[in-house]
Amino acid sequence: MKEATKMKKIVVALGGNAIQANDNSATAQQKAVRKTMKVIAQMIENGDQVAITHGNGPQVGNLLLQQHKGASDANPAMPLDTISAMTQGSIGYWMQKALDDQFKHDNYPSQAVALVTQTIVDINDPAFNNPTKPIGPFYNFNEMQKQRIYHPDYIYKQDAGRGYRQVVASPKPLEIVNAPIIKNLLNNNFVPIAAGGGGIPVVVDHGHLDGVAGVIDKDFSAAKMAEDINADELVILTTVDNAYLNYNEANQTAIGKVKVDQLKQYLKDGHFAAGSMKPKIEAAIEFVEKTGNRAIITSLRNANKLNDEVGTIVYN
Ligand SMILES: Nc1ncnc2c1ncn2[C@@H]1O[C@H](COP(=O)(O)OP(=O)(O)O)[C@@H](O)[C@H]1O
Ligand SMILES: NC(=O)OP(=O)(O)O
Repeated sequence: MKEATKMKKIVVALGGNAIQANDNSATAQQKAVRKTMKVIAQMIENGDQVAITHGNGPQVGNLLLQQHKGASDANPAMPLDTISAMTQGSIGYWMQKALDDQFKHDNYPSQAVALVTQTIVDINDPAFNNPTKPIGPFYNFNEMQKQRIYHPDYIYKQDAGRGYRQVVASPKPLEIVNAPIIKNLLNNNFVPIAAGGGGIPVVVDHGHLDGVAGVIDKDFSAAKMAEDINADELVILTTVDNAYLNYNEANQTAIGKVKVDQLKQYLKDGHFAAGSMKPKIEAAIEFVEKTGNRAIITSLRNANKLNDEVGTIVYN
């Protein structure tokens, strides 16, 4: 590894595709995670200090469904905040194990640490009255109607033209409770895996933290975490190489290096779909405006060749 003085401090936000596999078995998901962690290990070997955060949309929704299957009065289903913690545990475990294997293989100590992370939200956030965060499986219209019979209290919405999904409240992250620990871990050359699924949403009630039902967007929490730990760069890794203007149209154009003010205009002009690219753009803008550092949105396959020409690079 390179000397600490040359290191860049990076927060890497991993999207669902970094974990999602053809099926939802632990084996298949771990296989996907192993592939992703190879890429992250390479970033670390290249000399960067990396803090990892990740999505949990598919997993938190799937686990919620599983909870209800076998629930009874004696063995009740867990509430959403606890399910969120459970997904941080399972995904964090898979990532930690995959990084450990990778580093053992390469003769480095991994020192990956998955941290159960809480994120403070505002109980008066209007998001609690307007669920928008898609979780769990995709359904076609008929499947969705069938689900309504079993779960009359669930709300379903179209997810960016890809099918129907259950949606839950997605309040904005105000503070990553465990940010000082994440910073400390990183400064001591550990690899924190933190604020998974955006962090467990909690509110402050008479000096105590209380879990609330919701799923925070991991892109917003990634920006907050990057800001809190003084990261030099926020790297959002997803399925596409760039954010695009006129996405999926004949005149689709990749956005390369872009000034934050220009990107804000593109956002205003409606180039980015809500629930997918839009939160990434908003998170990148927030991080760049607050810190003056740059944010990059690109694909996982580009992660090991980041330079001034790769991905959508947002700067002040
Ligand atoms: N303007 C755009 N440029 C690029 N991708 C876009 C745009 N608008 C919507 N998308 C969609 O956003 C997706 C990435 O968001 P999402 O699926 O939520 O990612 P992740 O699960 O990796 O966080 C892309 O696969 C693409 O289909
Ligand atoms: N919590 C969250 O944003 O998860 P996804 O990225 O999987 O939607």
